[in-house]
Amino acid sequence: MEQYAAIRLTAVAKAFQRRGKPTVHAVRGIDLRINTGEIVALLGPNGAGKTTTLDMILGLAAPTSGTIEVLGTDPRAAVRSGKLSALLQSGGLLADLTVAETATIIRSVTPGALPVHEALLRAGIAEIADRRVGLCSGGQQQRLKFALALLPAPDILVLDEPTTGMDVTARRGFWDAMRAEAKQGRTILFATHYLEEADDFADRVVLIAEGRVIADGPTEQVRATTMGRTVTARLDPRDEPGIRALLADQPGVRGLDLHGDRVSITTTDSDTLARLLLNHTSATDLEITSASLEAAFVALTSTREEATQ
Ligand SMILES: Nc1ncnc2c1ncn2[C@@H]1O[C@H](COP(=O)(O)OP(=O)(O)OP(=O)(O)O)[C@@H](O)[C@H]1O
Repeated sequence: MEQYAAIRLTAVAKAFQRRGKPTVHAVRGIDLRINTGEIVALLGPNGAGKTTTLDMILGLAAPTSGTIEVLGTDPRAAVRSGKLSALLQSGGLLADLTVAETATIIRSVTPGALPVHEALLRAGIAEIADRRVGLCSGGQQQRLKFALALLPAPDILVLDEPTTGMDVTARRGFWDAMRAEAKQGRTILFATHYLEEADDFADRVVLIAEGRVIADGPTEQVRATTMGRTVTARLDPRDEPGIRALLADQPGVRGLDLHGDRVSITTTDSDTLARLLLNHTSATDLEITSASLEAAFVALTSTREEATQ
């Protein structure tokens, strides 16, 4: 028998009906299977549908159509049993309580919870256990939310933009703590705006825009197949018009930028482009690099915007 997925979405859609206003189609048919132990980044621009998707996975909102299963059951049952837990963007902490008091209260309503000290330790905030929440930095408050999410010792952690408000050092520390959780075999699904986080931390990236999945695969593969490679070369700037003409009808070439005497061209077929540049132009000193996820993301979303204009 096929092992059930950690998270499975089948043709999930969510529309928000608002009286007197146009319906918002936040999610327009997402199919997604996340297996146990995967670390998946949900990437997308503002309004893409990330939070709505995560809310449905957590049972906080019901899909308009389609189905969601978490560990083979209903999302709310998975949350109730402590197998699925979340660190959400919204949801306040009480400023007057200390870090430890906050965790103690949540622990008291969490069956089978970890000891408070262990959760704080794992979230990297044991040393500020006695600090009042109101005096904690934004990053420390996020870590406290992370500690609360760890209390039920969940199999699956869902995180909506967990490092919002953290500086680079705090972010790095947060992901180190998360890596330790992933090593325990937990499934982790997180939404982020920080593309380098997806690049550094996720095994798999699901890009969503306008409520649809536009790319899904291993981080490396999404980067390669969506954007291909960037070829840069030294060039006499006077040759630019000739090169533009030469590349105008080359399939796979997506963009050309000239900075000083270096041209930078993105393409899905770097071998053909390199051959063309070396054999038919004054280009020298070629470099071929895999495009960053950031570039892939911008290219994908801008292509869609152009197509819909
Ligand atoms: N309760 C609601 N009523 C009406 N529209 C909503 C509601 N919640 C979300 N939306 C709309 O649904 C779309 C998707 O929103 P969502 O918050 O899921 O996007 P997101 O990808 O998480 O964005 P961000 O990165 O800005 O958090 C947006 O157009 C948003 O305005």
